[in-house]
Amino acid sequence: MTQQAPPAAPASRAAHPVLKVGVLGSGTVGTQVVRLLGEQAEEFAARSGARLEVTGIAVRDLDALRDPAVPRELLTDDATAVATGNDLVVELIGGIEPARTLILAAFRAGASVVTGNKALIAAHGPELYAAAAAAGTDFYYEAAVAGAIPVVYALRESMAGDRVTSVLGIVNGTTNYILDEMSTKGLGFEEALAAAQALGYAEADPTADVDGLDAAAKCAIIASLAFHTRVGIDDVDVTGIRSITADDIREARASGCVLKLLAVAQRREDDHANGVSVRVHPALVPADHPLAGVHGAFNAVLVEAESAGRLMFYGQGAGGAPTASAVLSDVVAAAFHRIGGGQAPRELAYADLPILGPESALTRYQVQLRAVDAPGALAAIMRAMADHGISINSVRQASYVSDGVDPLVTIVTHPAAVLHLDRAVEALRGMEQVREVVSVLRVEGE
Ligand SMILES: NC(=O)c1ccc[n+]([C@@H]2O[C@H](COP(=O)([O-])OP(=O)(O)OC[C@H]3O[C@@H](n4cnc5c(N)ncnc54)[C@H](O)[C@@H]3O)[C@@H](O)[C@H]2O)c1
Ligand SMILES: N[C@@H](CCO)C(=O)O
Ligand code: NA
Repeated sequence: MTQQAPPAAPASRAAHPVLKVGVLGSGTVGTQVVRLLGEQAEEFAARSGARLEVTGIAVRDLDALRDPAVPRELLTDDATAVATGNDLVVELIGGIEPARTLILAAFRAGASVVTGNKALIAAHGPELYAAAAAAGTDFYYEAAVAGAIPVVYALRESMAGDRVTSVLGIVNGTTNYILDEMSTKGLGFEEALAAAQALGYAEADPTADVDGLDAAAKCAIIASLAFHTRVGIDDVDVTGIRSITADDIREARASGCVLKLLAVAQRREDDHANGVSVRVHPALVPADHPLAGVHGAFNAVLVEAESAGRLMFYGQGAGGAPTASAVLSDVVAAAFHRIGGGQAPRELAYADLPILGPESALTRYQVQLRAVDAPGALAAIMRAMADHGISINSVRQASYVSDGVDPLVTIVTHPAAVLHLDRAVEALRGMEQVREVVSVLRVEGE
């Protein structure tokens, strides 16, 4: 009978080589990254093959009040030293500068870099990828899109065997939270925004969330990965949620829909267009659509691919700990490569597809207007839409029409080009049968 060797004892602390980790920024996310690296040091060593030793945390204000999980003795205001003196550099400052300069310095110093900075990637992604390639190190950014949801990994690696045709996502937690609070609790816009800020979902300057720029940056990153084409933030047609009113939300419900801020990235290959369409805007989504049930600060990303069909990714898109989870997955991957070899995927932009202008987008629209309560008014309105090439899907007149009150008419179109729709709406505004065009919203999701 042969004797089996006893199982190997767990690797001891000393068995793991040390990798030095520098953290740039100790705000909502940076604090959680440092806390988790400290609390779960043994597990990170076992998973990555290295002891991840935080050697410095660059902050702007050394005296600011901080979470006790952030060791004071590691704080420094010399961000360049942190960027250039470590094996792994985690950038969680946000914004373009000094983050860009620090990351480039980190690559030049031979470090691998992990960031959650979607604004920077959507503006300077190719430069950062090139710097990583020149250094022969890793560039990871899972936290930059949809926080904890592994959507960067999914698009970059899991979908490498397929052709993605479209990605539709709720990728900004703050605006989803605001719209959801307005819809379910009847909160005002400002009240809901303040709550989102207090919970750590909002960017340092929440206009980036509210005006759709945060979602646009994520949309550009998604489209670059999905379609192997360089897409920057300036390519994305953006409308935020500032002009959304409580009436819009109420009326959305009356139409059997919910109002969401959507990021849309589509591969168009049809009679009208060939290229990539990228846009962020509020849209009505049918109540039974998978994205309609995404509440609070949650995010969801719906990927359509030729062979896989539809895939749905859902989870926490913002907040300190959920975002730290994504950052740390990248830290583990980068550490693993430094110890055992291998590298993160490099930029893949071989398809180099044309970026389509906003005029080529084809979507359904909901137009709400107050019509004059007179015979033939609706017929004239329908004729005007038809004259501008807009095909109507449905028309609804509010059931609460009473004498002397101009009826609210809701028209849903078939897919139309924005140029045709704009011209039709302009014509409606000039008609004597139309008192007021109340709102024009896109409708997305079948
Ligand atoms: N908060 C989230 O839910 C979330 C989710 C996903 C991605 N992100 C991204 O993560 C990054 C960090 O976000 P956050 O929410 O933690 O931001 P934050 O504003 O809470 O933290 C940033 C910190 O960086 C510090 N800082 C600014 N300039 C600095 C400098 N020159 N040197 C050192 N420190 C400096 C600030 O004082 C602040 O403490 C951003 O790129 C953001 O887009 C955040
Ligand atoms: N401010 C962003 C954080 C995640 O990028 C949001 O609300 O989704
Ligand atoms: Na993510």
